[in-house]
Amino acid sequence: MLDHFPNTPLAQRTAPAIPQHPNLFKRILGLANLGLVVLDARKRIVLWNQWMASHSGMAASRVEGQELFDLFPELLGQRLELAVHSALTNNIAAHLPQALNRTPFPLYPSGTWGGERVEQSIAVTPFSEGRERFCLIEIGDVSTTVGRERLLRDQAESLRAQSYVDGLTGIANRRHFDVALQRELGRAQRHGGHLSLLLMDIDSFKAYNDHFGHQQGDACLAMVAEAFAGKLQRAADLAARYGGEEFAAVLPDTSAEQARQHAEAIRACIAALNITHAPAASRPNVTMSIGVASFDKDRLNDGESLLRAADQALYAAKRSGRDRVVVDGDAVTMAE
Ligand SMILES: Nc1nc2c(ncn2[C@@H]2O[C@H](COP(=O)(O)OP(=O)(O)OP(=O)(O)O)[C@@H](O)[C@H]2O)c(=O)[nH]1
Repeated sequence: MLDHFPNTPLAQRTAPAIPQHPNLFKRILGLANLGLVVLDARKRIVLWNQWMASHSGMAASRVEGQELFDLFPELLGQRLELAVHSALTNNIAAHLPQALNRTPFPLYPSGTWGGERVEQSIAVTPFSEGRERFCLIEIGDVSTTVGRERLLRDQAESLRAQSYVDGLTGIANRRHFDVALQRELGRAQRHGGHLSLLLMDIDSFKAYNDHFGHQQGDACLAMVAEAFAGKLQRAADLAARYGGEEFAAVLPDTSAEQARQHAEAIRACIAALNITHAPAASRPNVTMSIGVASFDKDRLNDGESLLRAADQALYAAKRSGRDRVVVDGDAVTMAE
């Protein structure tokens, strides 16, 4: 730190040059970029600096001599009143962090009395002068900091939301699916309820890509995702992109037979989109094969076994001709 008085003994440095500059303190108080209020022992305002005047619309001449809580009755019962009381009666200083007490004083951005109050950080400090007790209230405008914090919080929230959404299709991504499956498995294990899982794969999608190009392939994936997600009506159901051209659905409180019906409705809905497929594909239109597996407390009681069973059912649906639903445990006749 710079030493402005290198040759002055320490004891003398504390006594400022008041006689030469009688208005120095007044001027500093007028320039201070924070609110300064001094109360006497009866809570009457004895100092109200220029910052307070310009942010409250009340000149010092109007408020000095008045009891603070008569002037601002809305402060009664607030933490500020308690802090002032403790300062004047028990000599206790206090800091009121903005997070707890955001805008106690009716203060507005300079010259705009009305609208949003400035966010305030307040310190209350007792002091004595002669035999008299006073308290200093310092009020900082922390609106910019609070605004920045809010923005960062919003951005963090939006990033968090994005990290659970598949960028191409707008439905849940694999991470979201994994979290939802674990959560619902835990619930099924605790309460012994139903839980079903669908794994879906677009048929001959390589042929689609090869024929129409990757970009149109992406557009096809997005259309299929929208249609399939639209078939899941209940709020607890989760439609997700499992990876590549594979989709998945977590269906809580859904038995294997109910899941088969849902899967059949999804299969029919995709076929009914009538998206023209590549000539090399097994069908003229884009279709989807679906494997279904359901929670079973003895056999399929964790994510790995449930996914494996759904994947095997999906494989069986492919091998038995595609554009169909196979439920784990179905007897399937293979086409090849
Ligand atoms: N356009 C696009 N294609 C993708 C994406 N992810 C995976 N694919 C393609 O999907 C195709 C999957 O092909 P395969 O796994 O051979 O299976 P398939 O042609 O669908 O055949 P079956 O599953 O047996 O019906 C590959 O050509 C991948 O490149 C993607 O995000 N966008």
